[in-house]
Amino acid sequence: MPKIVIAGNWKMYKTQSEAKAFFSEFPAHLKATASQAAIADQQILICVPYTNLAILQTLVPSLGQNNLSIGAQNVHWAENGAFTGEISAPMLVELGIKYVIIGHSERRQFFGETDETVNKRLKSAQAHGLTPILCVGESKQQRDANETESWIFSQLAADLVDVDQNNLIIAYEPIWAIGTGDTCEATEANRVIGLIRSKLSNRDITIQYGGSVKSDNIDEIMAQPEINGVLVGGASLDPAGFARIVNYR
Ligand SMILES: O=C(CO)COP(=O)(O)O
Repeated sequence: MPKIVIAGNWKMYKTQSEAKAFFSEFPAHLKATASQAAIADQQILICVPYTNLAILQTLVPSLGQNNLSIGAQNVHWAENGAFTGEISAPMLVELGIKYVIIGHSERRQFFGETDETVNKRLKSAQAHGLTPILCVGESKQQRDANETESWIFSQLAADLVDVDQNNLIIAYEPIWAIGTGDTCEATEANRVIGLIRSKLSNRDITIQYGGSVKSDNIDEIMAQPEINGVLVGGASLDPAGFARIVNYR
C-alpha cells in the first residue's frame, strides 16, 4: 500500500514570524480534530520558502508530532556553483530536510523549468537521499483538446529518465485547478492518477492530487482508491483548515 502523504505547499507565503505563528497553533488544531491513532500512519509535510527551512527544522521536533516534516519547494542539480538564487541538495540535506517539490507548474510556467531540468533536479535530489515530489498536470487548453493523457505521459517519460521510482512521490496537479477554486472532480482525478500509475514500473508509489483542495472537498478526494494524498496550496496556510485536511475521514 502506498503511504498517505498529506502535504502543504506554502509557495511564496509566510515570513519567519508568520511561519512560527502557524506552528504555535497547528499542533493544538491537529489534536482537536482527530485522534493521533487515526493519523499515525500518514506523513504530514509542509513545503515552505527557503528562508523558513532552518528555523522550522529546529522548531518542529519540539512539537511532539513525529510524522510531521518540513520540505523545500525546489532544488538545483549541481552540488554548488555560480547559480545565483538557487539552492543545492547538500544545503537541504545538512538541514535535515527529506522532501522537495520538483517541477511544480508555477516553476515550469514562470521560471523556464523544462522536462530536462526537472529530470536533472530529480536525479540530484535522489542522489543526495532526498525524496522528490514530482508535479505533472495539463493546462485547460490541453484538457479541452483531449490531450490530458498524452501530455502527462510525455511529461512522465521525459521527467523520469533514470529516476529511481523507489524514492519518489508524484503529484497530479491539473493547472486549471490550481488556485482557481475549480477542483478537478474527485473521480476524474482518480482516473488520471490511475493512468499515471499504469505508466510506472513501481505501482506502489504515493500519487497525490493537487489543485483547490480544501477542508470541504478533502473527504471525497481521499475516498478515491488511486489517490494516496494531496498537495495543498492556499488551504495549507491556515492551521485550523490544514489540520482538518490532515484529519480527513
Ligand atoms: O499548486 C498547488 C499545490 O502545489 C495547489 O494550489 P491550491 O491548493 O492553492 O489550488
